[in-house]
Amino acid sequence: MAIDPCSSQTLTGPDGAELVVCAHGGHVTGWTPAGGRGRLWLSPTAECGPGLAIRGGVPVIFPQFAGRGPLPKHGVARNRAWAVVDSGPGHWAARLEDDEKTRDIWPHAFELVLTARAAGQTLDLELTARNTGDSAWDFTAALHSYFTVGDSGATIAGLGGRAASDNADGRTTVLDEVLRALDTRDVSVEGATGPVLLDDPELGRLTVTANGFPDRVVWNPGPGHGLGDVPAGGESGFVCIEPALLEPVELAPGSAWTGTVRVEAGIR
Ligand SMILES: O=P(O)(O)OC[C@H]1O[C@H](O)[C@H](O)[C@@H](O)[C@@H]1O
Repeated sequence: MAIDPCSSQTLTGPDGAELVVCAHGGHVTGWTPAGGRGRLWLSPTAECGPGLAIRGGVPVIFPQFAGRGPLPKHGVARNRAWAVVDSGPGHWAARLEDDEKTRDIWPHAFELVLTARAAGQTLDLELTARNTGDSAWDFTAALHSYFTVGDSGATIAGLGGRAASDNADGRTTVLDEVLRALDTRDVSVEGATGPVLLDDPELGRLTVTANGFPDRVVWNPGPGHGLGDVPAGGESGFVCIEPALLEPVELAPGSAWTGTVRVEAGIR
């Protein structure tokens, strides 16, 4: 029997930590730490299906971040069906390989594997990209995480003093020590490898750390966003803190790259 790639599945670990996953896009659409509240935002009007990208959760961005290249925005991975290769209490993995349709867009052989694990207060994500072809290619990537914001006073720390370039107009500013999470913002911060803290008076702290993703993108579209799959006012329910690899990395035939992200709830 064919499995509907858009039916999401809830995988609860032995301690009650919960992952919600969807094979479409290799997408983690929900995460609840043990005994806590949901911390990934999913649009109530999210759409799922061939060619569509789910709004919310953790879209997998590969092999091109946003419009930084000739490919469709954010690449080829987020809007097609992946194969589930592992699924159990609190853990999940999915794989995407090139096929005729991806090669029409991006003429390369690849394998992507996304693994996700929720345990205790922690969500661990790992993305591996492998060159399964016989010529080198380069790529950029991100785990485009949408975090729930429960209070308009939520703030982001950990990027203070860093140069941030505006993704719309390229202008560079230096970030304040503490940013308001719900301010309209779309910036890339390169070489920001330290922890980023989302402090929410309602939901508590999230600490985002990553390896292999040297950059961070912070995005909130703000009111008047015009996004068809975010209801009016929906932008005040989330902020994206996106561990990213923005400078292209070349993969030789047979070689692989792995990036990991850890999100931890609670005070550190
Ligand atoms: O609307 P999407 O294609 O999902 O993109 C959503 C957003 O992704 C990233 O955060 C980019 O920096 C933004 O410029 C973009 O608007």
